[in-house]
Formats: sequence, C-alpha cells, structure tokens
Amino acid sequence: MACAEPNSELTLHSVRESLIRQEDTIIFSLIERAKYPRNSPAYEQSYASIPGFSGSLLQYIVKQSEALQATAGRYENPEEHPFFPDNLPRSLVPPYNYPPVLHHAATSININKIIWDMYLNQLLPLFVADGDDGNYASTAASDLECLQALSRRIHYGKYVAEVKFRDAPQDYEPAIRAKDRDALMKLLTFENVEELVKKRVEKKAMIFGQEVSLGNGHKGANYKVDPSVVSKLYGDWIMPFTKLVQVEYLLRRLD
Ligand SMILES: C=C(O[C@@H]1C=C(C(=O)O)C=C[C@H]1O)C(=O)O
Repeated sequence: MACAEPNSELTLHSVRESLIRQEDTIIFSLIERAKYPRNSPAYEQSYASIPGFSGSLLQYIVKQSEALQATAGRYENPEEHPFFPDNLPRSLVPPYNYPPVLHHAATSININKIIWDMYLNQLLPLFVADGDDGNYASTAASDLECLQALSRRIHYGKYVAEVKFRDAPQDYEPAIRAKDRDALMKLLTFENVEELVKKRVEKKAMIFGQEVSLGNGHKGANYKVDPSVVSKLYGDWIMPFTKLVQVEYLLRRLD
C-alpha cells in the first residue's frame, strides 16, 4: 500500500495508517544498516579530509545527498525535512500542488538536530555490532536512509496534531492560548495506542528480521535487529519526539 497522501480528507485513521506503514520503512532501514559493523571512521571528522569540506563522512554524504534531492524537489513536500537546511539549492523541477493541509507555521518546525544526536549517540550503539570493515560510504548511505525515515515519521506529528485539532478545537484552543504545554501533551496522548505501537513494531522486527530457511529446521531467534531495541526506539524516542512535534505545532496553530 502506498503511503497515504495527506489531503483535505485527513482523518486520525488515515494518519495512523501512514504511521503504521512508515514502521516498515524504519525497521527495514535499520536491518540494512545492521549489515555493517559500527565503522566509526564514518563519523569522525579526523577521518574524512575532503577538500573544501569540514565534517565527517556521514555529514558529507547527508549534505550532498540533500542538496541533490533538493534540486529534484524532495523538500517541496511538507512531509520532508532536511538535516542541513542552510543554503539548500532550489528545486529545479515543476512544482507539485501539495494540498494545503497544515498551518503555515509548520514550516518553522524542524527537530532534525535532536533526531541526529539520538540516532548517532544512543540508537546506533544498540543495534550495530562493534567493528570496522571499511565500508564507510555504504554505511553512511544506510545511515542516511535511517535518518530520513525517522525524520519523516517524527515530523508527521504535524499531521497528527492538525487532525486532532480539527476533531476537537474546543478542547485544544484554551490550552494553546494559555501556552500550556502539559495540557496539550495530555490532550494528544493516547497511552493505549502507544502500547499497541510498541508491541506491533517488536513483532514486525521479529518477522522482517528473521532468518528464512527452506528446511524444517528452526533456526532459533536470531534476528537481524533486536526486536526489543525497536520497541525501545519507539517508546523512548520516536513517540516522544512525535509528540514534541505535535506540541510545537499546536502552540503555533492559532498564530
Ligand atoms: C501519533 C499519535 O499521537 C500520540 C503519539 C503516538 C505515536 O507517535 O505513535 C501514539 C499515540 C499518541 O500518544 C496518535 O494518537 O496516533
């Protein structure tokens, strides 16, 4: 099924369907990254001495990829957020008419710095093996896939917030006017949904990351990415960050 296009018929159901589909993308991207060991030189400024560029190989690959994809129109889509937004080249392709779903203040919200730090410093050590096999460019390209999938999912909180606001403006407006973050957080949190999400992504990680053999012999629980890490990723970072985006968006919703 294709990723649901946010349109004027945005519903909480369609938004959640999109989040569920994005789980697959995130888990597959982690599985791909887990093919490679840590490969820490890819993250060290001292390793990449690229003329005219100061930063790590990962920063180089992400920045250059974003610049290329910007010219191809990637960041014209309000669902996409660059990690290096400064000095991005303009799109060179004909514009697509994205339905104007979000409040215009949405464009000022980009929490990719937090996502980058979480991914590199907290998540990566939990799901890749220690070691170095020299595949730094492929490793960084896999990291880019993971980062983009995480960013898209987390910033999708803007759509979640919009739909929740439209469903109950009378509940949200007083908290927005009072700039009451805690009240907004309470209103938009559904603990039962979060528990289901954590269970589902753990199960998906088991199914997507299992060893497949044709014989009857059962290979045992040797998953490509530890399913409990995927559950933790959602519980500790993805869902809290999505909710942070929701709160930031709602605070600006009446501007
Ligand atoms: C996204 C939603 O809002 C909140 C965030 C969730 C998430 O990031 O998956 C899940 C439940 C809610 O607490 C939702 O209600 O579906």
